[in-house]
Amino acid sequence: MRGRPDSPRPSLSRVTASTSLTPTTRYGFLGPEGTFTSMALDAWGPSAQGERVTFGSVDAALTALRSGAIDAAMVPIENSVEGGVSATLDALASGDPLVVVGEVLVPVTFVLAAAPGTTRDAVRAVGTHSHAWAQVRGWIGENLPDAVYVPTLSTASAAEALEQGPQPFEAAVCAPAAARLHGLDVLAEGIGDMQAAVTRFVLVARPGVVPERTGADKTTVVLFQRDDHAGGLLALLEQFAARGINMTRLESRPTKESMGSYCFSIDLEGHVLDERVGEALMGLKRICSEVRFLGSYPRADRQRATIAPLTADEDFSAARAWLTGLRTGRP
Ligand SMILES: O=C(O)C(=O)Cc1ccccc1
Repeated sequence: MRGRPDSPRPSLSRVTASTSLTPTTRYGFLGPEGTFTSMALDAWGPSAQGERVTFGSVDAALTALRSGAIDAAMVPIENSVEGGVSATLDALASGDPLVVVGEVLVPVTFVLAAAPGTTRDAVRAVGTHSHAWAQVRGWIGENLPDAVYVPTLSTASAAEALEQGPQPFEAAVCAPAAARLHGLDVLAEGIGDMQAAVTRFVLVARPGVVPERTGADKTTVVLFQRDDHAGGLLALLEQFAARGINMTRLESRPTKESMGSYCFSIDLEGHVLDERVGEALMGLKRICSEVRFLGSYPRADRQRATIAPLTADEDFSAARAWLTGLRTGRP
């Protein structure tokens, strides 16, 4: 894993994957239009021709995906300020299998918006999504220290509500686009505590075709240990280290079964069709009680994996050919 980002802030970027998704795909997302999730879906090229279906939560969208009511769902999975999005990670780690088929990076910029004519002094309460609130706490603390937080289903639903009439909050924290969409006045812009904040969204589908290998791919897995023992995590990580596989995210999440029981949610560089990744997954399958494969998909930043010496596909094939020779008596 990289200790510190060394690449510039990504622009809103999209990747297209060769999957079973078609122009008639029904795409679910946290609505209404104007959410950061809707922007992620805008940036997902193939969605332009599909049907857009709004939901009130990530869980509701994933439930609809599992039931077949929609074909794909765009959900936030990681934030450069707050880390992993627990609701999404947990919903993917259990229940009927789902797989990630692509990712989108969205720079998140927040404004404080209110019904026309509202002054900043009149703001006693602020409505927004919990992720947004977590990212503007510093600004609110300095500029509206007495403001009360009112949770809403999304940033855009707070903006939409203010357009409709009086609410238990006078201002919304939302994207500039949502303020425009609902005719709100912008009382302050760029109020995020980290100006360079980026949220990573993933497009999730039911298991089917694996997106093709591009050389700049990521694979997501959740690992469940057989038992708790000294060096248990190290044994898992060795499977990656021994094959030159870099991780881009590693988080422990409670399995919710008992106190102290955790699983590990991991993003790694590479595709399940890469020999080194396939071999690592086999190693993990042997030592874990469960390896939940959550998909291989093209990276949004298109950064190609660095292949460590002697970990290329050819190195693994040559070693396998050698073993086959030994086993068949034709070394
Ligand atoms: O409420 C939204 O707009 C969302 O899409 C959820 C969210 C909120 C803040 C940052 C990233 C995603």
